[in-house]
Amino acid sequence: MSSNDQPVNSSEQALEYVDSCNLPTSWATFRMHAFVETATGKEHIALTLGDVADGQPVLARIHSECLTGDALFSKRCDCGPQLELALQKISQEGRGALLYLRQEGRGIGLLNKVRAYHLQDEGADTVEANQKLGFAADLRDYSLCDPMLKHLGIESVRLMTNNPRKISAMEGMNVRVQEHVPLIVKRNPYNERYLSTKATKLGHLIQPDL
Ligand SMILES: Nc1nc2c(ncn2[C@@H]2O[C@H](COP(=O)(O)OP(=O)(O)OP(=O)(O)O)[C@@H](O)[C@H]2O)c(=O)[nH]1
Ligand SMILES: [Zn+2]
Repeated sequence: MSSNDQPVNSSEQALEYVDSCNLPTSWATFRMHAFVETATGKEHIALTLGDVADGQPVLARIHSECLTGDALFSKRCDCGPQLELALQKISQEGRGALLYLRQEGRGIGLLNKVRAYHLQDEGADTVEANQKLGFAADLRDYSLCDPMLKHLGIESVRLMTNNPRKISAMEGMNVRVQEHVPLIVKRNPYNERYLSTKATKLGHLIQPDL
């Protein structure tokens, strides 16, 4: 057990580290670290591979929960393939980290995401659907990444993302984004509009239509 595997308990902390274990996958056996958000009780996970606390930049993915894409094979988005590709890339390097944040549906939650998908079935795009439900396009808060990365001993990252908002959110933290690594996966007919809307309305660094 490394010093970072020691449970931390402080009511002043926004995030409490709970425990770690091994997580064997098809690509590598990761170390899985569990955290709980003090204010909300939300549970978050980090996967690490290799020595991420050696001060060198860490290949990292900050992934927001998408039950439909990550676990239920939905083709409406690119989340599942991105999650898989990120874990593959980390495994290829033999070193890296993935933070799995429980911010389903860009922060609106699973039930509201189903409502948003219903509106999208009727013609709204992903941003319009959120707005019709009374939400901003993206409600996510990345501030928890800071204590998670600190706990893991990660000082700088090579961040795998196409989302400039994620990059700028990270820049406000103690962790340095040393490099932005694009994470482009194959499109399909069902996520074409979703990805084009990300590019045109949310500023994602992907082609509007390929
Ligand atoms: N509200 C809403 N959320 C969605 C929709 N499709 C996917 N999501 C959510 O969008 C989030 C995608 O998060 P990430 O995988 O971190 O990706 P990203 O912010 O798009 O940026 P990348 O790092 O480039 O992948 C997840 O929380 C999904 O649940 C949608 O149509 N509406
Ligand atoms: Zn998704």
